Amino acid sequence: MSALHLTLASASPRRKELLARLGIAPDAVLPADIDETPLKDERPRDYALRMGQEKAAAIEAPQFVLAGDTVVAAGRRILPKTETEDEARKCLELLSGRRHTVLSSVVLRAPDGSCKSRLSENIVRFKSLSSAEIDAYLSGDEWRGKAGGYAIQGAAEGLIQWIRGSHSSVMGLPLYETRALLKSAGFPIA
Ligand SMILES: Cc1cn([C@H]2C[C@H](O)[C@@H](COP(=O)(O)OP(=O)(O)OP(=O)(O)O)O2)c(=O)[nH]c1=O
Repeated sequence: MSALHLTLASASPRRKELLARLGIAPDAVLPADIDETPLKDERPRDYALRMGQEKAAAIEAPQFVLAGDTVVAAGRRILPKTETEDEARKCLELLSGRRHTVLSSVVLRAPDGSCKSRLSENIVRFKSLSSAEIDAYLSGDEWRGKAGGYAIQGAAEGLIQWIRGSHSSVMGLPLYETRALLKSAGFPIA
């Protein structure tokens, strides 16, 4: 256990789970309620960083705050966190048989309010998906609320030919970058 106090600004069970792989259990978990609407013509990487920074800034916490954001982009287009089956189908049809980008930011806010950010960029390639495969995927619930309409940590991984980057980053928290940020702030990571 660290003497440093860490608040994870996230409602995502995945981020807490991924953080645990570094041996870090946050002292508090507080979801950041921010407006996640992209700005007009905002580039996906700028958006991912801005979201991470806004989440980190939105929380009241005694010392350190860690936040992150994961964005799925097809070219310059930011895909939604899909709320309806129809929306998820459109995403999967778009991603089928081609590569897309997944950007994950991680932001550490220090007790003096200063922030350090890292951005991790991944390329993901889906196989060509038949409509039967898309139907089968949508009949489960894993697409719900997920950026781009899929979750690599579930059945979708069977449809992904390859990724360039890191699995943790596509899933929601880039562990290499997160470890570096926490370690440089003095968190005890082996
Ligand atoms: C591409 C991909 C996305 N996702 C999900 C995680 C999130 O639901 C979403 C990215 O949205 P985020 O806004 O990054 O995260 P969140 O809303 O879950 O949590 P919080 O903002 O409170 O930290 O996409 C996966 O779980 N696996 C994947 O492979």
